[in-house]
Amino acid sequence: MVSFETFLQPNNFVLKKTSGMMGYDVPEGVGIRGRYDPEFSKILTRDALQFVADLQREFRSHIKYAMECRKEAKMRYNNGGLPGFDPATKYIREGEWMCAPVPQAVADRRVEITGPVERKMIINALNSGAKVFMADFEDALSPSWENLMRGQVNLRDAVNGTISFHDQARNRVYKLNDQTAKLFVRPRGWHLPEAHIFIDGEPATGCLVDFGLYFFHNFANFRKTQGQGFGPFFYLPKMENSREARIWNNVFEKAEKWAGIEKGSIRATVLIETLPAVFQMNEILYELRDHSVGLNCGRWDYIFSYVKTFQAHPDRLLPDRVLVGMSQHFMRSYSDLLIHTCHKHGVHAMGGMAAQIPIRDDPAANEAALELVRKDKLREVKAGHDGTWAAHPGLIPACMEVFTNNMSNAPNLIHSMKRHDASVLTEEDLLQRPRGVRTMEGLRLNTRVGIQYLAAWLTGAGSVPLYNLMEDAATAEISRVQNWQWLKYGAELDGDGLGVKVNLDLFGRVVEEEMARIEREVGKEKFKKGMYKEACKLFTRQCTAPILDDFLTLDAYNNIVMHHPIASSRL
Ligand SMILES: CC(=O)SCCNC(=O)CCNC(=O)[C@H](O)C(C)(C)COP(=O)(O)OP(=O)(O)OC[C@H]1O[C@@H](n2cnc3c(N)ncnc32)[C@H](O)[C@@H]1OP(=O)(O)O
Ligand SMILES: O=CC(=O)O
Ligand SMILES: [Mg+2]
Repeated sequence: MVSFETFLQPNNFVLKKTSGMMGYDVPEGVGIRGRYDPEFSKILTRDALQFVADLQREFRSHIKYAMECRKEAKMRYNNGGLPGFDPATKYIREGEWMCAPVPQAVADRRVEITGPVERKMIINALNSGAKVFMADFEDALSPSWENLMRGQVNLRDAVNGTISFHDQARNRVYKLNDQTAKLFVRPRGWHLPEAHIFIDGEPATGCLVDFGLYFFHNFANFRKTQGQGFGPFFYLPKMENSREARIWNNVFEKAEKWAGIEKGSIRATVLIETLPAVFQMNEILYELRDHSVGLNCGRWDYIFSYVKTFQAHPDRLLPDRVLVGMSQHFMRSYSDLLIHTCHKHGVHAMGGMAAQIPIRDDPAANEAALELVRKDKLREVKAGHDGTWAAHPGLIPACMEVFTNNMSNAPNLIHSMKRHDASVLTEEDLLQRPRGVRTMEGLRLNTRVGIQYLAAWLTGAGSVPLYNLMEDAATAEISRVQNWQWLKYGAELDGDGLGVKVNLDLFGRVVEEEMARIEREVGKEKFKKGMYKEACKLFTRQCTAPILDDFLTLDAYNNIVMHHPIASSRL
């Protein structure tokens, strides 16, 4: 058995380096340190890189400032402050303004499928019968150079309508149907660098690379074939404040001007998935009012953010992860207020992701999982959500049926479900402590899932099925910060009658036992070949760090950066 102590040693991964002959044709001030590939070079053209560099140069100081503001807010919360509505922007919350009308192309979004920008999954998602496919560079993607660049190639081919995939093992060819879902793209969050593209000596901002390359290559085709004159369409993740939405709005305006298309062509849905952002929903929509198609309840990151925001508030420890669902008062209040806010300003209020996925080998368990999804979707549509997310094509018929049966033939509920009752929700409603118990099994599950997810992420898979649930970066974050919080404050595991307090000794035993269990479950061979030990080390270090890291993936990213040709060290 590998001992717990070995996982507490400092992280000594080094960047992997490869060498090669070919190079990209780059504009002044741009350096590419990712592997050369002739396919990638059709994405990383000189003009496309110039476009990304222009975005980076114009917006980098604004992004740095916004990240500094996040740090200041964190200090306020760590000193006992609570997030709340900003008195300075009351006029926006109470004003009678509207977002630009929703384009016809995306009026009906009752079921949206999500998934990483992987070739076969893109085809399956576009063919799935969902109204929208959100192609993900974020929670569902491990942002290796290969994944990101292949993702751009795949999306270009998807927008061109030429994408195909040959599954050699099954001798099956995948192609697009005549009718496909509308494509939205989710770039990474503001905090993630792209360590393979340097601009003026600094790593580029990950989301500007994702957005810039996709927009550059696809805006014209997309508007012709998908957007009925609008587009491209985006999902924007992990914002905390409307100043971050203002940067996106300015990025969109710059891109529209560069492309010579009308202001308001690009449309985006913002995920409300941080606790501070729930107090900024009007302000975020206001900043993006020419470019908005609504808000979405990113419930998993939201739970993660609740813990992160209250990391210095031991009176707000979460119960077991499985107990923090949408029926908790603070979660229901967030969803209700989001619906009211979106519909007041004339845009979609999208629901979130149920974590259940189909269970192939057990019909009874499968039906039980489907029933949980149906229940979650029924709650969403009855509350007034205009649509929802599905993690897997097998869930789409059930989600579609629930929404269709409860929407009276309308494409959305924007004008029929105003939810005026939710306008009275207060800061206390939005912050109310979650109820429930903490258990040893909760600690074990967090550990088992967190390590297995990270092991997959380090080997290139950003979303995985674990114990019949979808796990991605957001759900793994909950496991990490919850363990950290319980350890930091010696939380009592009061739910299983044991009454033990979480401490380093207990956690050490849990890590060792869960690693042994993972090895049994996945088999010795896979365990040896996989990156479970590296993942365990990372996860353990993160859970036991004296100061909570802002993002698991920022730390883990250093392990998947592969510079080429032989080049300098860490970020
Ligand atoms: C918190 C958030 O941010 S949620 C949004 C981000 N997360 C996601 O997008 C997760 C999306 N879902 C997934 O990645 C996958 O469904 C997983 C990893 C959870 C499960 O994947 P698998 O184990 O491969 O599923 P399974 O084996 O049942 O797949 C069956 C078929 O459905 C396809 N499929 C599964 N999920 C998806 C999807 N989301 N989009 C498109 N196709 C999919 C598979 O490609 C496979 O196709 P095939 O039969 O042609 O080979
Ligand atoms: O991105 C979605 C979430 O729930 O997090
Ligand atoms: Mg998220």
